[in-house]
Amino acid sequence: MTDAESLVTRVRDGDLRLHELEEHADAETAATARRLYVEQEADVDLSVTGEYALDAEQASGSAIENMIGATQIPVGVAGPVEVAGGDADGEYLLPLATTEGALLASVNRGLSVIRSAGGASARVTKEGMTRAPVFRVDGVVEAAETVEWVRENVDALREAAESTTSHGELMDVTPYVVGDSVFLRFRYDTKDAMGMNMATIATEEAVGVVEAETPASLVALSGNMCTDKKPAAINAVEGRGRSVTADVEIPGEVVEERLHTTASAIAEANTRKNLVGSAKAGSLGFNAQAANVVAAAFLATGQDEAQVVEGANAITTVEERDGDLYASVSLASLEVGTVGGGTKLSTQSEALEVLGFAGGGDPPGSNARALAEVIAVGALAGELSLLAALASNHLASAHEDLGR
Ligand SMILES: CC(C)(COP(=O)([O-])OP(=O)([O-])OC[C@H]1O[C@@H](n2cnc3c(N)ncnc32)[C@H](O)[C@@H]1OP(=O)([O-])[O-])[C@@H](O)C(=O)NCCC(=O)NCCSC(=O)C[C@@](C)(O)CC(=O)[O-]
Ligand SMILES: NC(=O)C1=CN([C@@H]2O[C@H](COP(=O)(O)OP(=O)(O)OC[C@H]3O[C@@H](n4cnc5c(N)ncnc54)[C@H](OP(=O)(O)O)[C@@H]3O)[C@@H](O)[C@H]2O)C=CC1
Repeated sequence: MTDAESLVTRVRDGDLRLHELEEHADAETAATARRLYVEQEADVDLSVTGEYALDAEQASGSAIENMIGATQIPVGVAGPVEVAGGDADGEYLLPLATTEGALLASVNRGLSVIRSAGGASARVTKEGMTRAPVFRVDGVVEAAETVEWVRENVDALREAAESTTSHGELMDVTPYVVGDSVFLRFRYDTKDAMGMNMATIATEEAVGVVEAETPASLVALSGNMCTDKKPAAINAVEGRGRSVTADVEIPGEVVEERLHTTASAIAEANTRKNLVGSAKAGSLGFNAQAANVVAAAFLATGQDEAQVVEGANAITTVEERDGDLYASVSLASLEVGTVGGGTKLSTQSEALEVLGFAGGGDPPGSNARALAEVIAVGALAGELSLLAALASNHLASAHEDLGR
């Protein structure tokens, strides 16, 4: 009997729980045992799930529990494209992981058009990761007392919060009152980390000070005004993570030759679809497919995939300028990091190396901002290519050819 088989026997005997195997074997053996157990329980063959190259020890230590193997998503590359950013500066290849045929081709076409136009500009215009606990008070009088204390004592909150991190910096605390609930939206400069663990741990420390000095009692460390992983107007308006914009001006002849349509047809498609259509639908995303590029870049580079919800909070603008095409995409809340979370895993870290942004930047924060800028240019490429396909009525045929 192998080690893995004997672990399965102990699980079946009730001697061990399925999530306790790492306490009795190395992570790879534990994953093998669990896979064996699931194969027997569900009467399936998981041999491909069991073929993976990542380090099980590293993955099960920080990225997954009850690991049985790895799901593989094909990864491709789009570009190169020239990006003139605040932090990104040069020619980049963008790794994208997806199962949607035609997506990579579309982004690749958009990037090649941007390249023919001399590249895109991009800037992070605001940054800060937020965590907003909710407190209970008796009523409006205590709520006002709490808000006033917070406004006058941000330095005390900063001292407490920053005692938990050597990188994070508390930028501000914004109070919101609803009846007998007080929300405090803490915003941090998290440097090269996406920062959700960092902000949560720091905020817990600051909450202790709030509870000691005011009548407020903590109800929940996250009160949903953060807002993490839910569609929310506060992120679209105030930003979260990195607020980033990319734009480009493309000569009319390049539009006609490479995108098979005209600047005015793309501008009209953008206005009627992305602006009027999105307004009529009550959408938070005034764009065509920002989520596609954000999700594929997130999967490739080890970002938290659930934060595609905020990443899709984007507005695309297009206008004709004397026959040429001006286009921009502004992503209000792109939550990315180059350290921490899934960025450590081997394939994800390799993808960051392709971009040249793996690990901490010099100065700290510059790698994460550069990643945001390149993803924004990728999103701009996806917008241009899809809008052009719609304007020239090529969407259905493209997906017939590449996506089925
Ligand atoms: C499919 C294309 C690109 C063809 O476009 P085309 O212009 O006929 O292609 P082409 O063969 O002339 O090649 C042009 C360039 O496209 C790229 N390209 C071309 N083929 C490949 C390939 N196999 N692999 C990699 N790159 C490829 C490549 O950059 C190439 O340049 P080159 O390097 O040859 O000089 C175009 O028709 C297109 O982009 N269509 C739009 C498809 C799209 O955007 N799909 C996204 C998903 S739609 C969705 O999920 C969201 C939606 C639609 O529901 C949202 C909404 O409601 O709006
Ligand atoms: N806790 C929660 O509520 C939530 C957690 N998550 C998960 O949180 C994880 C991401 O959290 P995050 O805080 O980014 O990552 P980690 O928890 O992995 O922490 C990253 C740490 O890296 C250290 N670090 C080293 N170099 C740098 C640098 N140059 N810039 C910034 N930090 C650096 C910092 O340590 P130090 O602070 O000591 O300086 C930082 O706290 C993901 O796995 C995500 O899925 C997602 C949503 C909610």
